[in-house]
Amino acid sequence: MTSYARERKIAELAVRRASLLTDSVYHSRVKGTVTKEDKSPVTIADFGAQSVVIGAVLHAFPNDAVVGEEDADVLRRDAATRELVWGLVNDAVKSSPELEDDIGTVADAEEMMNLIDRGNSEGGAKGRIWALDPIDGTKGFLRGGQYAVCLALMQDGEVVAGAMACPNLPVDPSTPSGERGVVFSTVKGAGATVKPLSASADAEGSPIAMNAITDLSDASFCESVEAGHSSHGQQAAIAKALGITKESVRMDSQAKYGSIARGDGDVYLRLPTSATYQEKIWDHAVGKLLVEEAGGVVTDAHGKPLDFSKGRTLKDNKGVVAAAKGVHGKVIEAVMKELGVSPVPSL
Ligand SMILES: Nc1ncnc2c1ncn2[C@@H]1O[C@H](COP(=O)(O)OS(=O)(=O)O)[C@@H](OP(=O)(O)O)[C@H]1O
Ligand SMILES: [Mg+2]
Ligand SMILES: [Mg+2]
Ligand SMILES: [Mg+2]
Repeated sequence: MTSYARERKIAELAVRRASLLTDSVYHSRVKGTVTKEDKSPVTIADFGAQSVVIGAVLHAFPNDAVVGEEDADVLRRDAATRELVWGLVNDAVKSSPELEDDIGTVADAEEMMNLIDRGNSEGGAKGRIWALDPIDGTKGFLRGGQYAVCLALMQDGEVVAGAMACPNLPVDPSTPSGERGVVFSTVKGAGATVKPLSASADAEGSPIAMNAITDLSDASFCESVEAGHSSHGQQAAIAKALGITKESVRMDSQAKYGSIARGDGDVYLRLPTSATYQEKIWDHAVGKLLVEEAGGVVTDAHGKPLDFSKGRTLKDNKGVVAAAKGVHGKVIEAVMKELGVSPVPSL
């Protein structure tokens, strides 16, 4: 039985290096935004981060596969965008030469694009497969809200380790105007930790835990900013049915999982807005393990475990409900009532 300690370390180094790249784009004027076929945005920072993270993973584990959100098609067609991204990747790699033994370098723009395209695994139930979202919450990134660089390892279809960098999340949740930028990491069965992005690469993280609540009247819940990504109306009705009185915290990206995992909130509701949308594995893999390892339960809106073994999407699941162990059952009951479905037999 492997401890996945090296995987955790490499994942942390990779998302940390990538988040320095995304943060530099966030603070610069040029975001290089392109609209994808599904009308969602992708920026030069998404491409750069995907290249840096896959480069790191394959340097350390050359035989592993990666399911990454982006591909390099746009960069192969558009030399100006390619050069912008290559400038970012080159800077990111050059600024941390001390990490070369662990997570390697990227030689040139061609290698950069090839690395991005190595995120083309179909996923599945066999072997070691990493799920990567180079920027989760691209809309949040563009509007100056929350976003996250998310990386998780799956072994035979099950999430076993991962790391997530959240450059805009406060280090101390009680001082939102203070220092920002944290990195979470986790291994199945070994807990979850957080540390400031400003800490040295080998600094130990502090263990995190969800609030162990059993009563929802004092709970707070978080949800997506975009009404198109989860149903704000149904989520408000569920909160009311549960006696939750605090206003919801709207936040982009898997920072939602990170915040409840460290006790800033208690429940994450993501009720589907469309019958056909399939959630992507990279939008949930590391967040789900962080919450579970911090004492929470994560299922879909019907109470079914999220099944990461089905390919690039969670095609057998609808929506997400994450909450502390003591209240997850009650939340699911309220969700099912709101959705008008009967409970699955395993509940
Ligand atoms: N229709 C629909 N339903 C559910 N989810 C969708 C939908 N469309 C897109 N997405 C994915 O949502 C990811 C961002 O989720 P968030 O919860 O952060 O949403 S938001 O940023 O507040 O809008 C976002 O991830 P990124 O593309 O990495 O930003 C998308 O993969
Ligand atoms: Mg996207
Ligand atoms: Mg995403
Ligand atoms: Mg993304």
